[in-house]
Amino acid sequence: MRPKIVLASGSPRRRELLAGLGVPFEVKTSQVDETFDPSSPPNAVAEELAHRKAKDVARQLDAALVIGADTIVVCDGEILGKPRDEQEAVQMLSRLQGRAHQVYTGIALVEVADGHVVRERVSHRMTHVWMRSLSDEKISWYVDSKEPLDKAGAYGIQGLGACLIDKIDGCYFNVVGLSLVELDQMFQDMGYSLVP
Ligand SMILES: Cc1cn([C@H]2C[C@H](O)[C@@H](COP(=O)(O)OP(=O)(O)OP(=O)(O)O)O2)c(=O)[nH]c1=O
Repeated sequence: MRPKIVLASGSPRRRELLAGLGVPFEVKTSQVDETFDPSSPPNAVAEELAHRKAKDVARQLDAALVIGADTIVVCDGEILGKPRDEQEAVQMLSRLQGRAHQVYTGIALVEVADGHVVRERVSHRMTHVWMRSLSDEKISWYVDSKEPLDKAGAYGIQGLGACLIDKIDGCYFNVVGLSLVELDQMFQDMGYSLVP
């Protein structure tokens, strides 16, 4: 039987995505240091941060399958996390506009039984995203909406930010913060079913 699912995330997007599948789950937000070595490859950074979040929540539980995730935006090999303030959001969007970048989301599954970690899996997906050319006015309008502030790369493809994105190549949900097809595959690899 599948253990109870715990989503180790404070991200409302991830909760909505999982809830949209009809999966029963609990939420427990992790409190981890999200600093990383900027010289590490982006896939390794996204996986490592996802793993840290899942482990942090798993160690507080007796029995569960804990899901951690982390999303980063990569432009010319440089990792962009969430902007610190509006000024940094403007800088990020000025850099991303009119060209392609990559979005990586790492996913970690940590299974706990009798208070011990019994199995762990980490994986990631990458999606290419093309942002349209943006005038300074358009960037100011978007930053004024406050939407960029809690999002990697200072945009959300699922909200007003949809007006900024020309096209993508890869999983859409990976950009929003959790690739459901990757998660389903990881559950399957562990011998579990994600969807009820
Ligand atoms: C690129 C992009 C990112 N994002 C969001 C997803 C994540 O919530 C956020 C990246 O920050 P994360 O550190 O991955 O996640 P979080 O801090 O929001 O939540 P937690 O660590 O508790 O799991 O950016 C979007 O919502 N839409 C997008 O198009």
